[in-house]
Formats: sequence, C-alpha cells, structure tokens
Amino acid sequence: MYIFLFIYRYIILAKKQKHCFQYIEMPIKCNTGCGKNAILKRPKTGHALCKECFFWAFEEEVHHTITAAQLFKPGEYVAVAASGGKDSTVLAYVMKLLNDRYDYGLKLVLLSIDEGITGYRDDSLETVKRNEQQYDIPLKILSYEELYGWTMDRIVSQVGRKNNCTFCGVFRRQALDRGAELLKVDKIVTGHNADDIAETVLMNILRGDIARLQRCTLIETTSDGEETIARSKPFKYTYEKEIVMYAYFKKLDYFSTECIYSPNAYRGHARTHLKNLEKIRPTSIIDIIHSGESLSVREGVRMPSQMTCVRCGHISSQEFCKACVLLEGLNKGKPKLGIGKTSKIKEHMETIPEPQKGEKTILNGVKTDKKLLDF
Ligand SMILES: Nc1ncnc2c1ncn2[C@@H]1O[C@H](COP(=O)(O)OP(=O)(O)OP(=O)(O)O)[C@@H](O)[C@H]1O
Repeated sequence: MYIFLFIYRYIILAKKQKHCFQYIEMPIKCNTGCGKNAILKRPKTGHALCKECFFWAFEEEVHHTITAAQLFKPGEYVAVAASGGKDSTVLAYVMKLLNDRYDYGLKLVLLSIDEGITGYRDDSLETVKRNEQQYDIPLKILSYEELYGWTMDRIVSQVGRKNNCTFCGVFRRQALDRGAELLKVDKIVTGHNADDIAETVLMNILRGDIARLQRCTLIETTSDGEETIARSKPFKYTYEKEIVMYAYFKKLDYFSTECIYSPNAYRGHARTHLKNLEKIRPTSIIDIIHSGESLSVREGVRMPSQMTCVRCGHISSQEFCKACVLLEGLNKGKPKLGIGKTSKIKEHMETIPEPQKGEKTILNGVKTDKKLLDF
C-alpha cells in the first residue's frame, strides 16, 4: 500500500509538473556507490542517484560554476533577482547554502520587480515574501507603477497582447538595474538556466542577431562603462529539469504558474525545438551553449556601440534607450513607438538635458526618490 502511494505520488507530480522528469521505479543502487537506493535519473548525465547525492551533485556543480568564473569577491553585496518562480527560488536557496558552506562572505538581498500583472505577479510575490522569512534574506520590491507610472495590466490594455512582452522585458531589465543602483549592490544574479541560454542562442541565430549572439552565452555581463552593475547567471550550466527536481525534492516554496499574458511566441518556438532535441540527445542543451561560446565575429563586422541614454542616463545602443522610447510612446498614446521602425523615434522624443555624471533620472521625470529605498 505504501509503495503504491509512493509511486502514485510521483506519477501525479510528473503529470503536474510541466517539465516532468525521470524517476527510478525498480530499486537500483545510487551510482556514486553510497549504498542507498537511487530514486532519480539525472537528466544532464543519465546517472541514477539517491536524493542526497543528487543534492550534492547539483550544489557542487553550481559552486564549480561560481568559482571557475570567479563570479564573486568576499564582502560583496549581491542582489538575487527573485520572481518567486522555480529558477530564482532555487537560486536564492542555493546562493544562501553555498555562501554558508563555502564562506563566500557575501551579503545577500532579494530584489523583486512587480510588473503589475493581477492574478500572476501579485501571487508570485507572496511566495517571495515567504522566501524572505524562510531563507532569512531581506527583500526589496520595486514596481513598474512607481518606476514608470504604468502597470503591465494598463500597458496591455493599451497595446494588446501582441507586443506586450517587449514592454515587460525592456522595463524589467532596466528596473532590475535601477533596483540594484538604489540598493547599492555590487552584483545581480538571475536564475537564467542552461535551457534559457540555449534557447537564446537558437533565437539569435534564427534572427541573425550577431551582437546578441556574441553576448548571450556570457556568464557575466557588464557594460564598458564603470557605472553598470554586473549581472551573472550561476545556473548557466544547470538544466531546467534538474532545477525542478531540486525544488521538488527539497520541498521549496515556489510559484509555478505561467504569465497570464501570452508568453513571447518566438521564444516559444525555440523552446519547443530545444525540448525536442533534448529528447533525442540530452546533451544538446550544453552543446548549443558550447557552440555559442565558441563563435567569434569576423573582424570588420559592424556591431552596435554602447552609449548612455540622453534622457535617463542608463546604458543604450541608441541616443534614447528602448525603455525611454517605449515609455514616451505610452505617455503620448502612441504605443507602437519603439516597436517597429526607428526612423520616427527622434521626432517624437523631446530632448531633456543630459543628466549630470553619476545622476540618473527616473523615467517618469522624478529624480531618485528616497522613498523607493524603504524596505
Ligand atoms: N519580476 C521579477 N523580479 C525579479 N527578478 C525577475 C523577475 N522576473 C524575472 N526575473 C529574473 O530573471 C530570471 C529569468 O526570468 P524568466 O522570466 O525567464 O523566468 P523563469 O525562467 O520562469 O525564471 P523563474 O522560474 O525564476 O521565474 C529569473 O530567474 C529571475 O532571476
């Protein structure tokens, strides 16, 4: 009876989890030789492992990624970009665990962006608030509403569901930078995993986006300017399926619903293709990342240069950054500005004097507001 319930529980879970994983039904020994029975087959290596050895392998691989790339220095203040989803929840948990186990000497903070999506982000942020207590890491939440004067709910009501992911992605990227600046952290870490990176490599190849193709496999990204806060991906080589397994077996508290506004269709195709490749050959994910890492751009190919947005002072490859252009379009009732052709942008943007060095304006016209710093 007990065995039946045990197996039934896993079958239900496997069906429930979108990314179902392979578990061991017949009793076989853990491949590490620890003497315990294996309960799962690792998607990345095919090894049959017991729960404890899987946890150890997972954590040690992340530790290796962190140390090999020298992601942190002792004493650094690091923001974990926390959405409440599986990846960033596991990241926050593992960062805390490794910081204690290996004495990294880091001070951690959870940084969440509330995009203003009713029935999705409000619920996932409740998870992050519980994580704050569970992991004893302070939490700072910043919203699009306070940063930009718009929620995603309102943006979608203006632009519809076709291009809304563009707004969300551009604003989130900058919101994380701005949150990090307000908190004065040294680094940001995100839960992007190996599947995300392999998907991005595929997408950039399909779009012929050489500049992004060159950057997307970097484990840490900084701009040339000294003012941008470094962003890194400790899960660069960690498979999504293993993150789900880790969260499940550790019984971590995370939010697993997809965004209610249609997910980015193009990425969806790359994802489906990658999942199909993974079924045939699980190493496809790592192989695609390695291919991306090995590509180099021929000398003489024109690449976009990085500069500072003349309006808000954040990094940009154009005179006005994408966030300022999108926001201007929303505020002027022209939400398509910034989505299509760039030729019309300049005539619509009123030029505001360039900010003083070291002074970044908040996009809706307000200077850095101390109230935003309240925890
Ligand atoms: N609202 C948010 N607030 C803070 N960080 C975020 C937010 N949304 C995404 N991130 C960061 O960006 C990473 C990748 O986000 P993405 O939207 O691809 O979600 P995901 O792959 O489902 O990750 P997760 O499971 O952590 O939600 C997340 O792991 C997290 O670190």
